[in-house]
Formats: sequence, C-alpha cells, structure tokens
Amino acid sequence: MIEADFQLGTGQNRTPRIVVAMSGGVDSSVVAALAARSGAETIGVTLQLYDHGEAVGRAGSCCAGRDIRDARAVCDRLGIAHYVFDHESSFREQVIDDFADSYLAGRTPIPCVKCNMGPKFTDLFKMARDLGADALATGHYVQRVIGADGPELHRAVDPARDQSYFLFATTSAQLDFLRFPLGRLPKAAVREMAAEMGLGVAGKPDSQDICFVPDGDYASLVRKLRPQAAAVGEIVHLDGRVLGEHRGLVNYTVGQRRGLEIGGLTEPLYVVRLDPETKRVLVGPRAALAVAAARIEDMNWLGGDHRGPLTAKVRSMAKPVDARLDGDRVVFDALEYGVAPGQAAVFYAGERVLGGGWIAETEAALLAA
Ligand SMILES: Nc1ncnc2c1ncn2[C@@H]1O[C@H](COP(=O)(O)OP(=O)(O)OP(=O)(O)O)[C@@H](O)[C@H]1O
Repeated sequence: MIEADFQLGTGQNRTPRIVVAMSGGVDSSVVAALAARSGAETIGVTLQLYDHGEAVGRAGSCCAGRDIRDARAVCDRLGIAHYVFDHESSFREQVIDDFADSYLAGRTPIPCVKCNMGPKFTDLFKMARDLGADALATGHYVQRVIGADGPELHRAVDPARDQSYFLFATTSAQLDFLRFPLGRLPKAAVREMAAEMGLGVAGKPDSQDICFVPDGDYASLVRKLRPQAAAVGEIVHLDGRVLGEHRGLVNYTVGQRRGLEIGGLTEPLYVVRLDPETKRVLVGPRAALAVAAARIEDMNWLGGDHRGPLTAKVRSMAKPVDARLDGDRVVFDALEYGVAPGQAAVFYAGERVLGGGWIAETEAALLAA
C-alpha cells in the first residue's frame, strides 16, 4: 500500500526522483527511508524556519539547528542527498507575523495551516520542482486516495494523529504532486519502523503544537512582536455593563471562561467576542456562544458535492458536526459552540476532505440585546 505512494510512472524509463520534506523528526525520517527503499532517487530537503534564540527573541538553544543536524544524520545513514534552505525571513513573514497580526485583529489564528500553505506547499513545492522531482513527500498524517476524478484528500487512519484539518487549503494541483505515506499507519508503527531501520531519531519526542512557541506561551511572543496587543481595555457584558479591565486582547479567545478576573457574578461568563476597534472583550452567558451559522472566506474546494449534507469541523480539537453550505455560509444542523473568527471550517464527506475555508464571522443564535 505504502509502496503505491511511490510508484511514480515517469513514462520515460528512468528512476523517479522524490523530494522528502524533512523536519529532523521521526515521521519525515521514516518517509525518507521508505522513499529510498522504493528505489527512487531520494533527496531530503530541510527548511530552516526559525531559531529560538533570534527569530522569536527568546533565550535558549537553537532547536532548529539540532533538527537540521538530525535530518542530515538520517540522510547520511540512508546515503541520500540532503539540502538545507534558509527560510527564516519567509517563515517570519508568512507565518509568525500573520500569527501576531491575527491576535491584534481579535482573531484566533492557526499558524500550522499558514505554514502548510506557504513554506511547505508553495515554497518547498517549487524547490522540489526545481530539483526535477516527480513528487514531494511529507510526514503529514493524512491520506491521498485516488478516486474516480483523481487524487482525493482523506483523514489519516490514526484518528489521534489526523492532520486533515490543517491541510484543507491544499490545492488539487498540489495534491497531484504530494505524497503522504504515513496517513495509512498508526504512529506507534512509524516509531517501530524507525527503530527497525536503525534511524537515530526513533525515540525523539514529538514536536510541539506550535513549533515556534516551544513553551506554549504564545501571548508573550505576540506581546514582544506587537506591543499594542497588550493594550488594556474594558471587559463588557453583552447587556452593556462594564465589568472590569483586561490585559490586552491577546490573552483572550472566544469561548474562554477562566482568567477573566471579574468576580462577584452570579452566572458563569464566557468570552463571546473580541472587538479590536474598541479594544473590548465582550462576555456573556454560555447561551451567547451558540452559533447557528458562519460566513466562510477563501474557500478551497477539493471536489465532491457541496450542496448535500456534510460534516463541518470548526476547531482542530472539535468533532465534525452535521451541516450544509449555503453560498459562502455554513449552516449547522444543531447549534455549535466555540466557533471563533480566524479558525478554519473544514468540510468532510465521511473520511474525505471536501474543502474548507476561514471563519470570517459568526451568526449568533442568541442575538445580543
Ligand atoms: N523545517 C522543515 N523542513 C522541511 N519539511 C518540514 C519541516 N517541518 C516540517 N516539515 C514537513 O512537514 C511534515 C509535517 O510537519 P509537522 O510539524 O506537522 O510534523 P512533525 O511532527 O514535525 O513531523 P516529524 O516527526 O517529521 O518532525 C513533516 O513530517 C515534514 O515532512
């Protein structure tokens, strides 16, 4: 099955060439080993994306440097070429700046999608083509399935690892060229393969949620890059009462209950909306978080019927819920909670990703009085 990913009919009686996107982690190392084992000419490419000491302005060691050395060691062991491209300024513009700006605009960003869209599937894609490759393989947990009308994007078989939500913006042209051999495997099997293959990274811990925020303290990174994100403002109830003062919009996200520091209330209150214009954090009862529909922008459609019933996933950790598309709106069959502008809405038919887009605004079920 996995071998099928690397059966590249070049049609010219020559050995296929595969570029493997290598992060220095266990997943992409196994992909490189599988590609090399398939008999293809395999080239590892690593993008230097950030340096914790410099790009992100933190003290600490240069993890990116260690990862590059790990990728190089794997390539040496496999006897394949390895190239490193300095991509720090591009990553900063396309991913880190966008991340910080989203918080300023009162949105909750998903940097992994921006990274997949930019550095990985646009820039790396071009590099792979420039290197004369027939395919670009990555260690993403998602499946590329050949359907009646060509390649389709499907969820990974390992539900705990599935990354399809983060890949909704993959275009059909990109999907033609990409290979994701790990989507058919549970993570435990990938680690076992790495150990059997004698790869030094077999026991390396999994990477962080947001790679450039290793300690998870994204608010302090945003404050450093955009000091205005720490501007104080009012916490206002939907009924108009001013309840207190907040410490900057960056510290709040739609649906949040904890850390509001507004005591003496009889009912629990949640962040319902962030208003960058007035710098207000609007709070209300849980019922105010109920969303009936949302407007989607920059929709990427990968094929399949968009008029029929489908399921929509509106946060990376959310379960897909029944919904329908109506023009540029997604209408949920039942009220949905915690839908935040800046997050993605990804649409599925069973295991297949039909497409997705960005949540621009939500239509509350309970309108603010
Ligand atoms: N700096 C990088 N340079 C080249 N490719 C990368 C880089 N970072 C990630 N990738 C590619 O994107 C895939 C998914 O990245 P992601 O960060 O989601 O997974 P990961 O847990 O880091 O995977 P891995 O175990 O390979 O490190 C990787 O498996 C790899 O193919």
